[in-house]
Amino acid sequence: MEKDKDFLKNIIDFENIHINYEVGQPVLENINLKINTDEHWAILGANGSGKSTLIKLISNDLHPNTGYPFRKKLFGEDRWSLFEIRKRLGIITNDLHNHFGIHGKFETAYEVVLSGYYSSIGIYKYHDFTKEQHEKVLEVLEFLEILEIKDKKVHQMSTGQLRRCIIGRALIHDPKALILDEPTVGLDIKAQDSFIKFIQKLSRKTTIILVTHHIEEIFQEITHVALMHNKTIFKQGKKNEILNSKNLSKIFDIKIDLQKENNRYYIKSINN
Ligand SMILES: Nc1ncnc2c1ncn2[C@@H]1O[C@H](COP(=O)(O)OP(=O)(O)OP(=O)(O)O)[C@@H](O)[C@H]1O
Repeated sequence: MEKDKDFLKNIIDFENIHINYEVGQPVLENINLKINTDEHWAILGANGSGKSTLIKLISNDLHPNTGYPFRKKLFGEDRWSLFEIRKRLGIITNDLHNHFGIHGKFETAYEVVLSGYYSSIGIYKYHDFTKEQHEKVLEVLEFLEILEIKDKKVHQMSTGQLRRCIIGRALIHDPKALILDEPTVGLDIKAQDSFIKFIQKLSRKTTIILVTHHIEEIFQEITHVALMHNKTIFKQGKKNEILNSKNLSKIFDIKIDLQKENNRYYIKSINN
């Protein structure tokens, strides 16, 4: 019973996780992080602070250093197959976006979303889909507000359109959470604004974990923030308690005057 409750509530439950790429060179130290389904998080940190490494830890592409006692649970379980994880947790990175731009450029928007069922890049002869699965693709494209480009190929799409398709590919499974790694990279100001509004809409469907170094992207529905600094999570907790000029100045190593207006944060001034 207790386990079922954990399964429903805890997406991420990490304690004392250390990661090394090379022996004796830690890149993440003492990571403690708990993310629940009724929360939305922003993970904020400067370049090189370890955000991508943290995502690789969550996606099981990197494993904790076993020299330390640790806990690494996803959805209340210690062990997951990669395929199962992909169904419960959509991870949208710019690497995936670029990969589609190169290896999936002749796929249509429809096919990109459909390929989510097999977590593949492209649709192959042996892939088999039910009528319901095809209907779901149309439903997802409509939710993404890109139904009208369903026959457009990846190489004919704008950055924002392709990113929505890739999110759609994850949404096909109705994931419990979506990790969005710097989702507005390559978008102009208007496209950025519309993309953030789209993520706000997504947040009504699933837990959002937004990984970014842009404070302005932290939208109203975000409830919690983790600040990465010096190979670890320097501070974490409720957004209103964590996001302030002092903490941001520390993690970005520059004096920041953080302000808030209409429930959005912005940097008023920066001083060395
Ligand atoms: N494959 C690797 N081998 C060795 N060290 C690595 C490797 N990948 C990353 N690192 C190091 O790990 C640290 C954290 O890097 P990471 O890419 O996780 O930071 P980040 O916060 O995602 O940065 P950015 O915002 O620039 O993408 C950096 O010091 C980086 O040089």
